[in-house]
Amino acid sequence: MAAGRVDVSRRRGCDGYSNNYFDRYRNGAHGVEFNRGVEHGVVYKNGYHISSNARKFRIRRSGLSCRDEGRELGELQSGIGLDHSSGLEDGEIPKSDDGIQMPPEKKRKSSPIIWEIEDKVATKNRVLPTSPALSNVTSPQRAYCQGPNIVLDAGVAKHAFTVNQLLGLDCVSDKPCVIGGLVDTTGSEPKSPAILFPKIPEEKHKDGSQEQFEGEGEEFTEARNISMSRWASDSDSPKDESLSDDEGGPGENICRKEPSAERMKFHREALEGDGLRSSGSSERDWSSRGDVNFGSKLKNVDLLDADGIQDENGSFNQFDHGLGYVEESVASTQRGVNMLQGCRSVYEYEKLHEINEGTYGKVYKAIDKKTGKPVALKEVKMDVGGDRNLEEYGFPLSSLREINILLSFHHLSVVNVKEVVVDSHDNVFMVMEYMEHDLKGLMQTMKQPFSTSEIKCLMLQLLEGVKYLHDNWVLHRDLKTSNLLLNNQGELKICDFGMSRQYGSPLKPYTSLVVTLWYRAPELLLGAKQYSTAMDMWSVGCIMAELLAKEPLFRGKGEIDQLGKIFRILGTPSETIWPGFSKLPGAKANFVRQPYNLLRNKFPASSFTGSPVLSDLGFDLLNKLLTYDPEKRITADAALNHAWFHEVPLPKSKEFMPTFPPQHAKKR
Ligand SMILES: Nc1ncnc2c1ncn2[C@@H]1O[C@H](COP(=O)(O)OP(=O)(O)OP(=O)(O)O)[C@@H](O)[C@H]1O
Repeated sequence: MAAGRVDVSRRRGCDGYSNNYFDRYRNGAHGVEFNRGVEHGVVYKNGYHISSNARKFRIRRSGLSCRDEGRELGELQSGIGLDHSSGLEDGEIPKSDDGIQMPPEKKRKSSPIIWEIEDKVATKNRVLPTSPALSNVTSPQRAYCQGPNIVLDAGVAKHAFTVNQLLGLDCVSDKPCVIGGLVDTTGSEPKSPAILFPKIPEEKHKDGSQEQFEGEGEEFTEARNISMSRWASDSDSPKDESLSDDEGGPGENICRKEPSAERMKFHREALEGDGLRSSGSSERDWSSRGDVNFGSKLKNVDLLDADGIQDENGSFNQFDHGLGYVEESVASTQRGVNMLQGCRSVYEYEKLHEINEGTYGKVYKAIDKKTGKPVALKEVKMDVGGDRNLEEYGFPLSSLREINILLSFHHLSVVNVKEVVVDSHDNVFMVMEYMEHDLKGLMQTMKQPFSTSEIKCLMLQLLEGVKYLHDNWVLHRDLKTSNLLLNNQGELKICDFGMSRQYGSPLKPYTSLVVTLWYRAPELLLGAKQYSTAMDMWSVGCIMAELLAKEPLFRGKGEIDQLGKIFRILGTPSETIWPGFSKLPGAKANFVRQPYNLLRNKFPASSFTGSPVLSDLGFDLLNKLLTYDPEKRITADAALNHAWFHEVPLPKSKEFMPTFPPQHAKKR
């Protein structure tokens, strides 16, 4: 057992999630045999049968006994009964010594993400309404931020919502559905709640520079569907179909689940409680908004759209654009209403100690007094320097956006937020499931790097989470090892959604000041304003390299230095390997000229010097993640299907992942 590893626990089998991956790919503890080209179910221990249609491998028991001592048997079994050399038959193994980039897996036509997702939408009958006419909306209520309040706008009707109301929480429920936006308060049948976000006309940075966005004015842009996980059991429920374009729904559903009648009643009562029942505006054409001044006094809000800005170390520390359609005269009348009312108290939890402090707040370990279970409390930092959103509107929008996304996303690779609570000073806390470690802290204390099969297990979970986000039109935009949490069940979860945003088709210009420097994709470093899911995949590549080497791959001190570090290892890009490169704003600079990709030197197939070793297939995946051209960079979906995960050593099952000593209070 490696030093520092306290226990290699033998946990029970999978928990419903990713029987798929871990059982399909595993098991290092059992003999395996691959038969290429054969689609079969997978039979593994206990006779559990797992369908494996998507995989062209057959894994069968060889009768070897299960031992989890040492790293993993999969590694020791290298070569036993395996025909994985045929992994080369796809002809995918690139040659690295005569060029900068490896051949792309498949050239995509154009924006890969948009096309792929639209395909999925088509094949999965997922509903993505195309700009439903706003006038079809019956008595819409628009939620927006105003001072400490979140109010609805239905013409003259205004109502202050609590955070939990806005988030669709009834304070004790852990199944939020409605996040905010349009709520039909008059129809006899509850209509799907939806969100509409105004387009952000401009984006300002700390240095005062502004980025102009396409499309200005008060035109609304619809948030894309944040649906339930595609693995959710109700993913193809008939209810989804009720949200089709034809129905001319008021927007798009934030969750795949329909809101419950009670929840709609809750919202309705919230409105009626103030005698605001849509104020006779049931037939109102939402787009006209006649009696509300949406003129120059209004500011845009977009919980999911607001971009942050970053300090020189690559950490985000501010959010910089507006908050929402706010009518200032109305704001003044609403200030007395506390949007935090209705939140449970933080005193339901007993704080134990501080776990960590990020840019946006301290994170504590606490115990739920009722259940005795540990939770993590992330305190929303209200004094993030110069946060204009906070100064003007009373709540950091980065935090509201993070809460918003985390409450609506349900996936085992995404950290679960249970509720929002407040203390007697109105400090706000997110209550999250407690995770024992983050990968950055863990790797700093581990004596040995993760083994190959452990890295495969972690990478599969990471890719599952990233795929889920991308399938749901969300870019994380700050993937890094400190934002990947690991618990003692071997589960990896993505956290810190303060920088994430929804994206749509067509792509809009976004700020390039996203993603912590070391994990930032070259297109962003070179100033691209249009980017998409590929930016997260670059970060995933950096994370994979870091898991292998136990240290970050590119540790630049500034943007130019970061590019230099990347070019020195991957070679200087050119128009040949990255069409469009020379047109990027930063491409004119005089960069180091490195004609070759030297990545293989860092991750050789075998090593006597202690360098992290990586098989040809593993290197192929890493290289595809660290591909310059975002159009050619591998997607999360394709990465999940990469042959490396089928090669021995197979991914370790979560339940066989090692556990580690607890990390106590620490500061970054
Ligand atoms: N659910 C959790 N369980 C245990 N620890 C957590 C949890 N969430 C966060 N942490 C710890 O707190 C740290 C900071 O959390 P998080 O990244 O969400 O905060 P942040 O202020 O957004 O940080 P950043 O500076 O990266 O933006 C994490 O790196 C992790 O160590």
